[in-house]
Amino acid sequence: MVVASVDNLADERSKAQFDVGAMKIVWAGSKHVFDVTDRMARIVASDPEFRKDNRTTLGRKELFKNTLRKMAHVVKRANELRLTEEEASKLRFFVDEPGYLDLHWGMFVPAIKGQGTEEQQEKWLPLASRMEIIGCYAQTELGHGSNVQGLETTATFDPKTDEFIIHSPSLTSYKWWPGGLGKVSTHVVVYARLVSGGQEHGIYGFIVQLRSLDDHTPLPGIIIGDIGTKFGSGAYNTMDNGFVCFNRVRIPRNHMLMRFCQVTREGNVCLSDVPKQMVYGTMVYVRQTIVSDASWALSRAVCIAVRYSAIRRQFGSQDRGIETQVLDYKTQQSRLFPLLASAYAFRFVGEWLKWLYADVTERLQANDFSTLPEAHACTAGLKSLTTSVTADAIEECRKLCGGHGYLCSSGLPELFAVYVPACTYEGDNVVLLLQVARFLVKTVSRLAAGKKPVGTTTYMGNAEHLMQCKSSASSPEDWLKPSVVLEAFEARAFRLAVACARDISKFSTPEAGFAELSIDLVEAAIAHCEVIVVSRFIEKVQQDIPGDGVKEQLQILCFIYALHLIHKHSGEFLSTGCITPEQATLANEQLRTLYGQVRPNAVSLVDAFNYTDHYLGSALGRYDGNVYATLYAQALRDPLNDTVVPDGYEEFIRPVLKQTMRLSRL
Ligand SMILES: CCCCCCCCCC/C=C\C/C=C/C(=O)SCCNC(=O)CCNC(=O)[C@H](O)C(C)(C)COP(=O)(O)OP(=O)(O)OC[C@H]1O[C@@H](n2cnc3c(N)ncnc32)[C@H](O)[C@@H]1OP(=O)(O)O
Ligand SMILES: Cc1cc2nc3c(=O)[nH]c(=O)nc-3n(C[C@H](O)[C@H](O)[C@H](O)COP(=O)(O)OP(=O)(O)OC[C@H]3O[C@@H](n4cnc5c(N)ncnc54)[C@H](O)[C@@H]3O)c2cc1C
Repeated sequence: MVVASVDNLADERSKAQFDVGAMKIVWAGSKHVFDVTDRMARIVASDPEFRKDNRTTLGRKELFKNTLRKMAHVVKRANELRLTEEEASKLRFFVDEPGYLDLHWGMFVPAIKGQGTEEQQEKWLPLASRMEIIGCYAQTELGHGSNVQGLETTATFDPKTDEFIIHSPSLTSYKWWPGGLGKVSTHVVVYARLVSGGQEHGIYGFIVQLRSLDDHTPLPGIIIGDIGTKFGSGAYNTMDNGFVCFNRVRIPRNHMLMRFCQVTREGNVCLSDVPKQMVYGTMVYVRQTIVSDASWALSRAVCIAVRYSAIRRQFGSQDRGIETQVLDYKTQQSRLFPLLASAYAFRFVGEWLKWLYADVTERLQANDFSTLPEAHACTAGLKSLTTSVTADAIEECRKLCGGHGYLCSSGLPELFAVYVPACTYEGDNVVLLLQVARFLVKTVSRLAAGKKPVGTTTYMGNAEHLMQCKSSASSPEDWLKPSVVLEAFEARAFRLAVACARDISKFSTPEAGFAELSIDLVEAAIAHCEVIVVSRFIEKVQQDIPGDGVKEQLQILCFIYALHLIHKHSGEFLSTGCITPEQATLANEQLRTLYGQVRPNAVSLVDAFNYTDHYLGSALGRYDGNVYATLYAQALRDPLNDTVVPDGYEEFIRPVLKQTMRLSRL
């Protein structure tokens, strides 16, 4: 059945004022990445083994087995098609189902690459890449996650046998949460307190075999299982997040990842000449990948909400004629278009962060550790900012789709449930923002000592100006000047950071001040992270961008992104004196104009994400716009509709009806 709604999207597409094909390349990052991504997405979409529309109706056991089947199929297809690492990782991505492969490739392998010696890499990486072993990453414990220094698991060196004894001394020391651990992994990188010669030497990673490679049973001394069902139907329940208790499990000495710290045969602990934080390297790597992933999740939700808002009509007609597309309501636009702009903003900052990470890695390899604090602050801050915004945005997109957004067939409830733990894993978002704040306060105090700030804090070098400047915006159009926008963001961030540093110094100790002012510090950290995102977006739109109208659309989105933040944080922009109430009003006026400019292009701007219907997994977000027929078809497929008269009628409905009839006769 083709309904009128389908035409809506064709109409919308005909209004586009830019080259959608060229925008697809900009979104992907390059023609090469576009081609690979497009091919992998289509392979997944066309393979019935990767069907996912029944996920929310399956029980946990069935769901998990289903994921195991898909993961095995991924591995099989990757081998059959001789996929490169890049292609295989895209293939896994489009399968769109959290599973042990994410942790194997996303954390176990990177941990060995980052923290293993060359010899250790030569031993373990081929086994892992051929998947002769399956690995995961176990850092968090029942009692401690954020506080890594508080981990209790011990790795005690026994010089008699040349082994480490891995031990969980208490219930709170059980490893708890690692994905892939509960039921699948054969090996794990465990983080534990290194003890040698009766002394503690800090937290390090150790490779431990968990299960027999013959029959998958846990090895002696290991108690292991799944931690239980998680939030939402389907969602992250495809993953076997697990617990493990080690009862004096012995591993060979060379199973300690020894790139940054070696334990000799005699038990001497030799630290290499590198900062101890290098042990946290896997987290930095993964945080960086999470920023890129945020733009995918956000753009997916926005794609669904934009297409559906073009289809959905409510009110506005006289005598039952055609109603208004909800996308035409300014309130809908003011909720949706900043999210569309944020998706593009996060995509570009994610690409930049990837570059930064590669640059820092190269420097670290050359024993230059100077950029490590900035890399930590950027990855921690941007991970926190982008995941918090994305989680909230998915929920906002659900509401933007009205009642139908609440149906699992909209794809949004499951997307939210899968995505929201990103605010917690790889570092709780508030804890990470406090790390950024620590970095900022240090930068401000170094500034006072005459040190020049570098990297993303370079703007703070313009201290005198940033403390005094008053915005020159005197018309709505002035808010389209990159220099005006940037100055406001930089001044707000700098003034907030300086105020925190100044107020901390009034306390008896910096620690006391930091603890007491942590609410302000978190706000200063967010302001700094927003400077990074806004300035990267501005930089992007100032480059040469091929394709008719592409640059113009990105400019519109860039200013929507910046001006909606000025509106959102107007309290901070005003209280720090960076802008006046009149200038805030002008910014809002400009924002409204920009919404009008993006409106005819909205559907094409989400088409540029190039998502398949399989990946979107949404009746509301379908490319062809055939929303209502799909909703109906999916409702009919619900297990509850297998029979017309429900199971339970005889036992529970009929007796009630009978009882009611009896009562009414009385
Ligand atoms: C291509 C495919 C990719 C696929 C990707 C797949 C991803 C799969 C995703 C799957 C989903 C979920 C997996 C989830 C996994 C996990 O969650 S693993 C567990 C993660 N755990 C955490 O993140 C814990 C968070 N806590 C911490 O990081 C630290 O404990 C914390 C930073 C909060 C504090 O550390 P302390 O040692 O106590 O440090 P502190 O005293 O505050 O600071 C000392 C000093 O060190 C600096 N620092 C801290 N961290 C780092 C770092 N990572 N790098 C560099 N420097 C760091 C800190 O700033 C201080 O510096 P200063 O100069 O003394 O101020
Ligand atoms: C889906 C999922 C997958 C995961 N996968 C893995 C995995 O594969 N491997 C692994 O090792 N771990 C994994 N984890 C664990 C994850 O890394 C931790 O949950 C995370 O680091 C947060 O730690 P926590 O749970 O101890 O939170 P807590 O630190 O207990 O946080 C609780 C609250 O306290 C606040 N808080 C804590 N410290 C401070 C502070 N200093 N100042 C202010 N507020 C503070 C937090 O903001 C939060 O509101 C996973 C978690 C989830 C949800």
